[in-house]
Amino acid sequence: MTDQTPISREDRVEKLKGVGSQRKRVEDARFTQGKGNYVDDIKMPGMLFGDFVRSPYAHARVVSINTEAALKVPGVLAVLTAADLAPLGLHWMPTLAGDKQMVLADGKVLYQGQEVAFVVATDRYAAADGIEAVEVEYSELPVVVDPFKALLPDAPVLREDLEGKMVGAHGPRKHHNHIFTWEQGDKDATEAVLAGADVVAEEMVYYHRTHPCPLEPCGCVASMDKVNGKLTLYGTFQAPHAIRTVVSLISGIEEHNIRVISPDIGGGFGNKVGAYPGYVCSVVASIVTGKPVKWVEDRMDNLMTTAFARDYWMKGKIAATKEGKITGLWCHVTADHGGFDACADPTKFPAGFFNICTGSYDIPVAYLAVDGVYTNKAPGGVAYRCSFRVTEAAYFIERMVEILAIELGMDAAELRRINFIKADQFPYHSALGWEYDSGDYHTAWDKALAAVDYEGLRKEQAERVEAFKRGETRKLLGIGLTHFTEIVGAGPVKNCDILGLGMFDSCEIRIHPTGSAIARLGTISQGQGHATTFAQILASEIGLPADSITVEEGDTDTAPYGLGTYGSRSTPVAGAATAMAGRKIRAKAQMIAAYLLEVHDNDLEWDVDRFVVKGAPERFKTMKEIAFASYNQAIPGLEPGLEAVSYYDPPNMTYPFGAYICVMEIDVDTGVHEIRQFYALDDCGTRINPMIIEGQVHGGLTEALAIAMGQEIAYDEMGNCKTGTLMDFFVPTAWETPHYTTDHTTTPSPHHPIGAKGVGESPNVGGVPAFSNAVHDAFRAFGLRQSHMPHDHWRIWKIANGLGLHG
Ligand code: PCD
Ligand SMILES: [Cu+]
Repeated sequence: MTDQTPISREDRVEKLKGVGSQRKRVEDARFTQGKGNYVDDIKMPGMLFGDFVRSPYAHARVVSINTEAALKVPGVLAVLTAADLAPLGLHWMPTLAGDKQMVLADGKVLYQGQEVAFVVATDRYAAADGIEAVEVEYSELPVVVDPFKALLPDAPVLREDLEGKMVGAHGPRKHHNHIFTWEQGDKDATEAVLAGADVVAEEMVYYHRTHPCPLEPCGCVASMDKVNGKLTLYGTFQAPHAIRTVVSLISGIEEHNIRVISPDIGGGFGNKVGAYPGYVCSVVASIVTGKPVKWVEDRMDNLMTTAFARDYWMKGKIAATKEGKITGLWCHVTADHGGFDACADPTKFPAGFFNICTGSYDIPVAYLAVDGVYTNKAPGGVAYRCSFRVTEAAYFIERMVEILAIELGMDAAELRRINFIKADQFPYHSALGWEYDSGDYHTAWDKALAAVDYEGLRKEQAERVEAFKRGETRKLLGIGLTHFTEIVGAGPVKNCDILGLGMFDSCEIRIHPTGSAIARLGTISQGQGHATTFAQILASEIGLPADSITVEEGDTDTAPYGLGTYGSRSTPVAGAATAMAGRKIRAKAQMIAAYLLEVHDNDLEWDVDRFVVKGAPERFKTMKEIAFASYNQAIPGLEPGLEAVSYYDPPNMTYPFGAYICVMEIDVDTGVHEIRQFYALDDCGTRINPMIIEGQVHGGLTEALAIAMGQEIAYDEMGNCKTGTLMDFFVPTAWETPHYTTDHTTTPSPHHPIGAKGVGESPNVGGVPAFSNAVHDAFRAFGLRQSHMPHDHWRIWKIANGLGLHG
């Protein structure tokens, strides 16, 4: 087996399609040809379909459930209620946040759409008929949808199961609807700074409730093989291993007898991290009927009941000198969690990494307190391109800085520049407890401002305001600035776990004799393109072409244990594991090469795809040759084969950052906006695949546009969800989506083996404040300070009206 083709070094690098290559996504062939394999594509012999009777009320007692008529509907085989699950101890399940959640209504319901009974039938249509026939008698209870009202002394008790329990999963509870208080930073020092400051800007910043609304809703297929005692569970899981562990813990089925498979997933966006009642009910139904049972939500189920995002009321105070140097930050958050605390934050972080809210600025002291509150809304709160509340934090600080600029009468770009953490301050210790690994904010900022001709824009804006005042135009110009700092890559096991599972991740590599390979990871792609990018990391590490490497994820029977994909953790954690496992392979390959070339290990050096004898470039062994040799003529006494596994516990998070600028025209009379320009500079350290990064940024920015400019999960006073369909819930199409200009700087992470940071979340984290700041900035000259998102046409019109701009 020889491979001596004398091609140039550049050709060899090119052939690998390693880190930095614009490799086309290997996944796309099957996705663009309709050959994906999603949960709903899974069909098994005799498979049944389960669906839920859901509560029409947001808060009610369940007086009785009569299933008799439903059981007579043709095709209906069983109807499960809490009473059926109770003897098995499965009528409640643990949430990833240390709370517990009803699987099926146990005596009462806490939000509209809550699961009340599970109808199992021969197909989806029979199940729907069965649902119609289940008779549920409810007795309505007073509803609370406002988290502030939920904390009033006489507010109705939502969680009767917790009555009298004044200590929860995250410490003391102050009120029957209170979940936790989470405090960070130095309260006294911060209050002292505020009291003595030249200027203090104070504001309530609300990040509304929204929903990631992935193309494919959540679903699963459970198949219990009673003969072998094996449960197979296919599902839209962003964390298949964690789901396996949870299913084992709550069902008592031993973990080796459970196989969880995440097939192709049609977008996750954090919506598919947690565990849903549908999973538990499908498993129970499969055990009861002895048949495979499928459950797949419809669009309304997904929007109304699964993991929403945000709903954070953030009260802020920011102090500064007259010259604009920020001296302190104070923040209190009232966090609306809905009926159950079903976030997916690491145990020690009940508000995720919200304590990144000092942002990109060198703020000497800060204090943060978050109060979690129960209301009559759907649970979740983990989702939407940031499972860990970083988007909320970035929105908060980027609004506070804008408001401070107004207060100081300063230019907001300049105010940021004065306060940025400087390049030589990294690793930087923030006042709220993080160690930022690396950054160069001034360089990024200057590049961004130059790219859009910031000064020119400000001049144009000033002229526009004058023209408006003279009655020559009805359009205003807004310049939305944002400099965000993300925190991704959860995370170091020393402070990050979910349900006691440390948040490491893993990669296992097996090299085949002919020089191709399979790598299996503990993460799972939902569209991000892991099969493309992780093969690139490996190609650069082990010198086999990416095209010769299969990347497989999502099957717990084959993949090594990992915590899954959310919080942009795959590249920082599993990507690092991939590089480390690759290095183990290379170390063994070096020994084999030395043996074959009859030199000492240290006499070899690595060159792209081969080991070369130092000073004798004509003597080398390619990785392909070494792979084959490892299966037959490896060193005597050394194990044959070429395999490695790495469980990677990152020493720190990674801190990607970016500078975004949105230029927006606003028609004062209609509230209609038009995005004239959107410039996005991202720094995610070493870039694995620039084309994938650009796609991630486009997608994330479009989701940011949706959130900032129209998307909302809204409730009326009765707790009715007013936006449960795509008629009411805004999802941007190509028509609303502007052209984006993407750019980058590269500041590698010093601790990640290849210097990469995450990027998937960044465009949403930075995009939302950029859009929102543009709206606010357009009206700054007319006295607007703060206005809540989403900035749909109606709300923009109302701003203009409120400022007296309609004459
Ligand atoms: N430096 C760098 C970084 C990165 N990258 C790439 O990019 C991507 C991404 O990554 P990241 O950042 O690491 O992330 P991940 O982990 O993988 O993922 C996650 C994310 O991702 C994003 N994106 C996306 N896309 C798609 N298509 N789909 C989806 O679903 C999604 N989701 C979203 C979300 S929401 Mo959460 O869950 O809320 O937390 S979080 C999230 C991949 O492929 C990678 O590899 C590169 O290349 N380079
Ligand atoms: Cu995040």
